[in-house]
Amino acid sequence: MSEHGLLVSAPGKVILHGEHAVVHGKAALAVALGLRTFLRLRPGGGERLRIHLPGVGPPSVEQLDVLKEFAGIAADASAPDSLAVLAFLYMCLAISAKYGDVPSVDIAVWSELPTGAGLGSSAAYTVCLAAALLHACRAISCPLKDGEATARWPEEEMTLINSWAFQGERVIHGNPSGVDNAVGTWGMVPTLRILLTNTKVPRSTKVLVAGVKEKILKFPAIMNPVLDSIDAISQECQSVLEAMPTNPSPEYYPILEELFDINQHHLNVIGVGHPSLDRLCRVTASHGLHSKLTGAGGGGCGITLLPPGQCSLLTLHEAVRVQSPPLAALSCPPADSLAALAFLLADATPLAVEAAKRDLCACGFECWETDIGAPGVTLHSSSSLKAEVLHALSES
Ligand SMILES: Nc1ncnc2c1ncn2[C@@H]1O[C@H](COP(=O)(O)OP(=O)(O)O)[C@@H](O)[C@H]1O
Ligand SMILES: C[C@@](O)(CCOP(=O)(O)O)CC(=O)O
Ligand SMILES: [Mg+2]
Repeated sequence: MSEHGLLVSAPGKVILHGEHAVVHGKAALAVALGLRTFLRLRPGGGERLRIHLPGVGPPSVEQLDVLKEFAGIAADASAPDSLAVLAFLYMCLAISAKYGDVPSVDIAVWSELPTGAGLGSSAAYTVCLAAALLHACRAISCPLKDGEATARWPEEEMTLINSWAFQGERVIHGNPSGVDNAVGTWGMVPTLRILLTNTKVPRSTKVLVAGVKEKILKFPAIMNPVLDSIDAISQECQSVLEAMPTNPSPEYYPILEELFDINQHHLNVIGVGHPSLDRLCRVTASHGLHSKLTGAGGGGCGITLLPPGQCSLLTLHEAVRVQSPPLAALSCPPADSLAALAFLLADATPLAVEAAKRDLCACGFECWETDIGAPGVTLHSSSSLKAEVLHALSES
């Protein structure tokens, strides 16, 4: 362990399709995001906390109640710090009980991810915790060799990290599907360009997931077909994504766009929409772009599909408006007109995206174009981390 201690990171995620439905056994399509949570673990002082739990396995309500009482957390607490402390306590004690004591440690966590916005910050946190705690009690190896910047664990150790991260998610979420911790652990390959918009409306995954369950119990004959339809959307989207690399034909994008629109309506039907998300979709639609909420909904983040080098008629209008000379004034022979049009088409998306971003920011939202596809849980040497991250970890 370096003077900075053990340094671990895990990515957030974006769900393209299947949020909520995945909790009820349906498919979901999720990709890792280029925004990460970082954790630093250092040996602690002499004082330590030691509790024996009667058994190890999924946290029971009784175990959580005991832990809450121990940590002075109210029984119905849902504040971020309470849930984070509870997940840490549970994981620390259960991992100690199973693999031998986690030594006295000092842990700092810092994240590039907004918390509670649908980007899987809870799972990125529990994945980092699982990796660090398992490492501290030597249940997994230290794959980082001298002189290496980063390293990842072998497959069977990642499986262990994933399973403990899932237990941590259970403490934070109540009834997680496991998709977020899987993406945080394994990472996912890049697929699409997206615009990510945070409405900044706070919400709790736990409350939203419970609300969907209540609706399904109340109206099973109405809600179950909606979940089946979301499942079919995920399958359809997956086939399109699989077909695209071998045949990068422009007609695929309208299908992906339409799937976004249909799913967004479904998510409203199951009760996880929000006026801020409706607004986000309307604003991007006015620029020919298609959006849906991502994650638990009820506020938080939306994603907008960015088709490379394509544009819809609306977008073309916009390009024509801002180009100089305007398209209407072009008086060139047909071949040149086509070349001019091709130029406009190729350039139209960035223009539409810039205009959409401007309008989204005017609504008080925060948005950024981001890479999707990122490595899963990773061990870092201190020299491989940006000074900003090291500084944030030493401040926390
Ligand atoms: N960096 C972090 N440090 C500590 N706890 C965190 C961190 N990120 C997330 N959490 C925990 O996860 C909870 C948010 O989880 P959730 O409601 O599922 O939203 P999200 O979409 O961000 O995963 C927070 O209330 C907090 O308990
Ligand atoms: C709504 C759900 O499908 C995703 C929740 O993601 P997030 O916590 O909002 O990032 C719940 C789950 O899969 O556990
Ligand atoms: Mg979460």
